[in-house]
Amino acid sequence: MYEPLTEQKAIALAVRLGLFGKDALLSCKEIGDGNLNLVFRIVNERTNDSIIIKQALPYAKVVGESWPLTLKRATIESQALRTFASYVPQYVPKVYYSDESLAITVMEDLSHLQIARRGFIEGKTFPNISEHIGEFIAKTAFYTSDFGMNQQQKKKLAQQFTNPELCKITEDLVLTDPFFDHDTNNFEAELRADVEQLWQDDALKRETAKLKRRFLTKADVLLHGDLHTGSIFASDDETKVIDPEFAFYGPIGFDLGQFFANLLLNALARDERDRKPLFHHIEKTWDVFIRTFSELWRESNEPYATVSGVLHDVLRDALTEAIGFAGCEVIRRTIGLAHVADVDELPLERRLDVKRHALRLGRELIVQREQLPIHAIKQLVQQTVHVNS
Ligand SMILES: Nc1ncnc2c1ncn2[C@@H]1O[C@H](COP(=O)(O)OP(=O)(O)O)[C@@H](O)[C@H]1O
Ligand SMILES: CSC[C@H]1O[C@H](OP(=O)(O)O)[C@H](O)[C@@H]1O
Repeated sequence: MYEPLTEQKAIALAVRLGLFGKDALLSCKEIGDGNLNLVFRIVNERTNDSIIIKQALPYAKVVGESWPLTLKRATIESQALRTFASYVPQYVPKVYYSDESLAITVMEDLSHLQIARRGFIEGKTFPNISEHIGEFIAKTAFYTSDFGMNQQQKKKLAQQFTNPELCKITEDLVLTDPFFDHDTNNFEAELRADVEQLWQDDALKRETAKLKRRFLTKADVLLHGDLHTGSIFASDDETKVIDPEFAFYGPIGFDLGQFFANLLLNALARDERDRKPLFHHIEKTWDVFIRTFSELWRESNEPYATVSGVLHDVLRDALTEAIGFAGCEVIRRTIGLAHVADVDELPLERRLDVKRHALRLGRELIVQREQLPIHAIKQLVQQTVHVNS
């Protein structure tokens, strides 16, 4: 039966499940720094072997028991990791065990890598992250789409990944609340005039409504659903995607957009001269995505896949959505409930500047999404940062 683990109980569980040898000397630390779950790292002090036990709480950790949240998210997460592993095992942690009633996933310990957000804040460049994430998104998207999978099986998979509670969090916190005077919003008093201007911007809200509708209705591909740089472990050579508890069938450009947005937030928080690696990653991710997706397209059994222009239309949609959802993510991380350390750790005056830049950039990404080629994003950053100078 479900009960929240403590460090001692996590060790007892690891022993009960026989996850270590008989004479193991186990230590455990709760290392979760995310918004929602507990994460225990258990180490055999004799051999240095280690595992991670991630457990969902029946509420959102960041808010507390007043925000109940389904335990089913743990099952979605372990199933998504296993599904992704069937296409791109090199980019996800191995799942050793999962238990629906305990809401746990036991997985590979990735502590030899660094969470990409923290690395980018420290100025690291992670030279291969865009190659890897571009391939991760292209392969998982293609193979779970109607172009890469039996269309009847796809419907069953989409059913398995129906994730209403977690989708609702995104619908509210990413796609709605920041655009209205909602009590989940959280921003500095000095930004009130800028934020009120955004709330009164009906042209922006009309475009955001279109994006929200896509998110609500377009069951296109299996998405990670929360692919920010805090959900990616990286080193110079390796990249691993974690935390797919928001996985669901949604619009093809959504994961790309979340990733782009979090690279952009890091870029905005840096001095201008240091932004180049982030723009490079955005463009490279897109290049790898279209190259990989287009190669896989040749395998498609869908009769329309051979019709000239159809691939172009799918990729065009992906880019438009990616840019639009990136704009939503940039805005919500600036004034919504859940922020990013890249910006929040800046001193106040600099933070306010960066947040004003982020609000302008987010807006332009949303309203201009249908006209922007990928390489125009860096110019847009430049324009939105220098709007008054
Ligand atoms: N497989 C893993 N190996 C090592 N550390 C991990 C692993 N999974 C999670 N963590 C640690 O736990 C933290 C929170 O994990 P995450 O899955 O993002 O939780 P949440 O769902 O609460 O956001 C990560 O930032 C990382 O430090
Ligand atoms: C109350 S959930 C807020 C926010 O947290 C999730 O991120 P993570 O679990 O990676 O910390 C997700 O982005 C939600 O929008």
